[in-house]
Amino acid sequence: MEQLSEKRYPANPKDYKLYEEIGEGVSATVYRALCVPLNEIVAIKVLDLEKCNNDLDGIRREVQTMSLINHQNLLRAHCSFTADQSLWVVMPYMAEGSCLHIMKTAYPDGFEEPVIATLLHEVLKALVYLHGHGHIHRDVKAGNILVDTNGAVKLADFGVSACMFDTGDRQRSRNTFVGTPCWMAPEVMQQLHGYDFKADIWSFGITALELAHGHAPFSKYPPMKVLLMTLQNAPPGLDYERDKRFSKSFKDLVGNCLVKDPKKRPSSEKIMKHPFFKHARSNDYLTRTILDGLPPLGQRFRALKDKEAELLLQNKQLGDKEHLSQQEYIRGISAWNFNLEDLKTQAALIQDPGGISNTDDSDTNKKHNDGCDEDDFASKLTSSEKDEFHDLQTVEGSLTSTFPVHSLQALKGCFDVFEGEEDATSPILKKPDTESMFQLQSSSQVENSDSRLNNGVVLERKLSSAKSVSAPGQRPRFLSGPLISELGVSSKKVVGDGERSEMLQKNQSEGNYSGTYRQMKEPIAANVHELEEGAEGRYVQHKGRFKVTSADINAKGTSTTNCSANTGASTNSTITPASILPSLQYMLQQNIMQREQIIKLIRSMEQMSGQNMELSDARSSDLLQVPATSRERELQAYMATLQQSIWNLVEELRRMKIRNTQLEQQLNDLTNKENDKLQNQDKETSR
Ligand SMILES: Nc1ncnc2c1ncn2[C@@H]1O[C@H](COP(=O)(O)OP(=O)(O)OP(=O)(O)O)[C@@H](O)[C@H]1O
Repeated sequence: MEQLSEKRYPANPKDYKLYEEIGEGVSATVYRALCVPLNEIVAIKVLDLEKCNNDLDGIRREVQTMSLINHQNLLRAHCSFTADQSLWVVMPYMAEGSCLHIMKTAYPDGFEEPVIATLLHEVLKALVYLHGHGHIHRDVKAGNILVDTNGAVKLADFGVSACMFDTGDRQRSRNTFVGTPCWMAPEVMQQLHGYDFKADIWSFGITALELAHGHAPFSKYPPMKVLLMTLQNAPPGLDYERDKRFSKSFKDLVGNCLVKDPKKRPSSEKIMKHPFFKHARSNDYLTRTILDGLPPLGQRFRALKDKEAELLLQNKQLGDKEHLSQQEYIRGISAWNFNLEDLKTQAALIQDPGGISNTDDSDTNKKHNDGCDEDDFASKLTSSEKDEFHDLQTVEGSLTSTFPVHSLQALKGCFDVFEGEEDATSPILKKPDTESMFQLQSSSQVENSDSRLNNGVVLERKLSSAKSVSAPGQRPRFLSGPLISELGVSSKKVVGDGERSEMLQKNQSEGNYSGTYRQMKEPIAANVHELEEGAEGRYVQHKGRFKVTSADINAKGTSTTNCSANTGASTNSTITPASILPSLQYMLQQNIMQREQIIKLIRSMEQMSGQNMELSDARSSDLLQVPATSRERELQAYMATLQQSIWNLVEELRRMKIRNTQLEQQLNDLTNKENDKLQNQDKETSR
C-alpha cells in the first residue's frame, strides 16, 4: 500500500501552470505542469468532456471505483476537477514517461531481458492487486507503464478498467470493450461470453513481446487485420530462432500468457511465481540501465513528434508505403480505439435484402501459422494497396461462405467522410453538468471525508471519441493526432500508427479515407461524433469511432485532395480496409450464430434418426472452442454422416411406403374378396 499524500492539491485550474506537452493519448493530452501553491511539478491529463459521448454517470462511477485503488505500482491521481469543458486529472509526474516513449527514443528494438523482467514484475504486482480487488485493467501496454527518475514503475490509465463484480450497465460494458486491438485478447474481440481478468493476462503477454521487440505484434497492421490475425493465427510468441537472445523461461512466460483459451491462461498470482521473475532487479537497476542519459521527457516527446512529422513528409514524397522504414513504421499503438459493440450494432442494423453468397473459397480458410512472424504477412500485405485489399476480400470471402453478401455491400455504403463548415454539423450535445461531478476531488479533501476520491480518474474508453482540448490560453486542438498534431493529422484516437501512415498515404492519392460508419440508431450520438477542427482549421465530421480525418498532412500547407463528401445514402465507392471491419465483425457474428444453428440442427437430426450420436454440451462447446477451420471440418464430417443417415432413412421410408402400398393393396384385395363373398352369401340367402 502506498502512503496517501497529506498534501492538498487545489481543484482549480488557476492554481496550475501548464508547461510543455508530454504525452497524447486516445482521449487526452498530458502536460507537465506546476502546482503553484505547492510548488510541485505534476502531470495533468486534460480530457474534453463536451465532446465525450460517454455518459457522465459512467465517469462518476469510474471515479468512485478507483477510489478503492491504492498500490505503489498503480498511478493514482492527486485530484480531478473540471475546467470549462475539460476534465483535468492531476497526477504525479513520472519524469521518464512511458516505456513506449523510452523505447521509441532509445531502444527501438526493445529492452534487454533483465530490464523486461524488472518492468513486468512491477506491472504484475499492480495486476495482482487489481485482480485481487476485482478489477480488470483492460489496457495493459507499454504506453501505460510509466517510469519515474528513481526507476519506480507504475501502471497508468484506468480509462477502460472495469470491475469484475459489477452488474447491470457496468457488466454490459465489459461486453462492449473498446481498446487497442494489438493488446486485445481474442475473447474480448469475439465478445461471445464476455471476459474476465484473464484478458489482462493476454495483454500482459503482448506487452512482454512489445518490450522485447520495441513494438507489439501486428502493430503495423490496421485494426481489421489485427483482429483477424489475432483470431485466426496461432498466438504470437517469442521465436526460438529470431529471439535467441531471450531465455527459455521468458519464452515460456510469454507462451503461458498468450494462450487463446482464457481458461488455460494462468492468473496474475500464478504468473508471479514464474521463474522468469527471478531475473527481476531493483528500481535502481532501471535507473542505471535504461534511464541514464535520456533527455528530459518534454524534449523527447517533441523530438518524437518531429521525427514522425518528418517521416510522414518523407512518405508523402516517396508515395509508397513500402519505402517506410520498418523501424519507424512499427510503433506502438495507443492511437486508435474502436468500439466493437458499436460496430456490431451498426452491422445488425443493416437490412439484409436476402441472397446467399456462394463464395466458397476453401483456400482462404487456411490458417496463417506464422505465430509471431509478421514478415510473411508483410511481404504479402504491403506489396500494394490493391493486393492488400484483395487479400482482405479473400478473407472476407472465407468468412462469408453462407453470409448474405448484400449486407456487406450495404455496409460498404455506410462509410463516409464529410467535410464542411463547422456550423453545418456542430455537435448538439448539451454541455454536461460536470462541475458538481468532479469538483473538489483533491486528495486531501477526499481523505478528510474518508471517501478517498482522489484517485486516478477512470473514464470509459468511450471517452476516446473526445478529441479536442482547450487548455487555458490555448486554441482548441486535436488530441487525435499521433505525435504530429501540428500537421493536422487528427486521427490519433482512431487509427493506429501503422494504419495512420497507410491512410495518410491514401490521402495523398485518393483524398480522404474513412473507416467511419454511420450512427444509425442514435442520432444524438451521431452528432456527438462530431466535427473536429483540424490544426489547419479544417473540419471533418466523425460519425463513429473509426474515422480518419481529411486534415491536411502537409506541414508546409500543401493541400491534399479530399475525396467525396458523402451524405445520406452513401455513394462512396472507395472501399477501404478499415471500412470492412464492421462487415467482418458482422460476419464473425453470423458465423458463430450459424455454427450454433448447425449444432442445433445436428441435435434434432440425431433425435429424428434415433441414432446414438448425441452431441453433448461438452461436445458443442468443444466445437466452439477449436479453431474455425477444424471446427468447420468437423461439422462438415458430421453433416456428411448425418446426411448419409438421412438418405438411409429416406430410403427406408421409401421401402416402407412401397411395402405399405403393397399391404394396402393386399388388404384391399382381401376386403374386396371378403365383400364379394359376403355379397354372394347375401344373394344366396335371399334366394
Ligand atoms: N503522470 C504522467 N507522467 C508522465 N507522463 C505521462 C503521465 N501520464 C501520461 N503520460 C504520458 O502521456 C502519454 C499519454 O497518456 P494517456 O494516458 O493519455 O494515453 P495512452 O495511455 O498512451 O493512450 P490511451 O489513451 O490509449 O490509454 C503516456 O503514454 C505517457 O507517455
